[in-house]
Amino acid sequence: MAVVYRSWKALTQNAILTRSVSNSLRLYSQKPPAPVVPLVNVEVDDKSGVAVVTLNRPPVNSLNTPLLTELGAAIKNLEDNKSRGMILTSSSDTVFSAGLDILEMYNTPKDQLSAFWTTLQSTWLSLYRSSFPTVAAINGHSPAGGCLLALSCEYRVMVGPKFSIGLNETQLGIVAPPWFVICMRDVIGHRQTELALTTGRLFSAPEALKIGLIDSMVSNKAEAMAEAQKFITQFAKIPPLARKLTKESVRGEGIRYMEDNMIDDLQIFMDLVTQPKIQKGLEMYLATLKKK
Ligand SMILES: CC/C=C\CC/C=C/CC(=O)SCCNC(=O)CCNC(=O)[C@H](O)C(C)(C)COP(=O)(O)OP(=O)(O)OC[C@H]1O[C@@H](n2cnc3c(N)ncnc32)[C@H](O)[C@@H]1OP(=O)(O)O
Repeated sequence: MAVVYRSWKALTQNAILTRSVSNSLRLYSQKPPAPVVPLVNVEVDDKSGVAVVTLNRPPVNSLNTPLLTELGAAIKNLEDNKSRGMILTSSSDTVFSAGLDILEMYNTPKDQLSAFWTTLQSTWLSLYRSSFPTVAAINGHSPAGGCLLALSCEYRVMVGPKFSIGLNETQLGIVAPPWFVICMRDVIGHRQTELALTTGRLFSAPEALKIGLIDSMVSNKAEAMAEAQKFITQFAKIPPLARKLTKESVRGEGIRYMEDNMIDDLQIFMDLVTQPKIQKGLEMYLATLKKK
């Protein structure tokens, strides 16, 4: 019995050894697993209580469902912790955000497409109506959805002069939904919004400053962060509840639009984006981006 036991033990140990050697060899020949890197970094300054939320999805911070989900969770967390303010910026030196990830809209199964849009809707609403002050420190190009994020903050400081910003949807053959329009109109007015949206114009930072699409232009990210901090500091002595209710009142149209129209807005998006003509347009646009 002891012999049988020893042989069985030897056999199993051998098998374990062989397995572990072959596993090691297999592991050795495989790439090590990629470390899980957050798509959104949040750092809260101990002294000021201000959070710096950094978009971190190289190369261009295009907004896909996981990134939007992380951003939404970060905003909720700041809300739950009664944050003093948030600065939204990017880990890239040249791109704030390239807008919505076109790959999420091109050739995508309907359930994924729907999850993508509803995540965008809810993350946008949490940013737009956040109780704490928000600043976009735009340290790179900021087209389309990138511009929407910036417009949803209360103040925009942009590194210039070489980066661009705007809602360029019509240039892609797609249509900026009403809540994109409200965001832009509330910042630059009806006339400039009509001109900007119908042409799908991207503005250089100096042009954006001229029409009020950004509040300030600086020459580097450090200056942008300092100015963003300064903007938030001015609220230190304003009672937070009065501030929050006032912001909700000023932004009431956009908030109500989203709350009342979430399902219709999703349906319109799905109907539009799944049209073969729009899909072809997105395919061609992706090809031009890749050919660059
Ligand atoms: C009713 C409602 C219906 C519809 C509403 C839908 C609303 C949509 C709003 C949107 O946000 S649509 C997205 C619009 N975005 C753009 O037009 C920006 C496109 N990107 C650029 O112009 C440039 O990439 C940049 C100026 C942001 C940065 O330029 P650069 O630094 O030279 O990078 P590359 O162009 O070389 O790009 C690197 C890499 O990333 C890919 N990429 C860029 N943008 C996107 C994107 N938005 N989605 C997916 N992928 C994108 C690009 O193809 C390159 O890929 P490689 O594989 O070649 O590395």
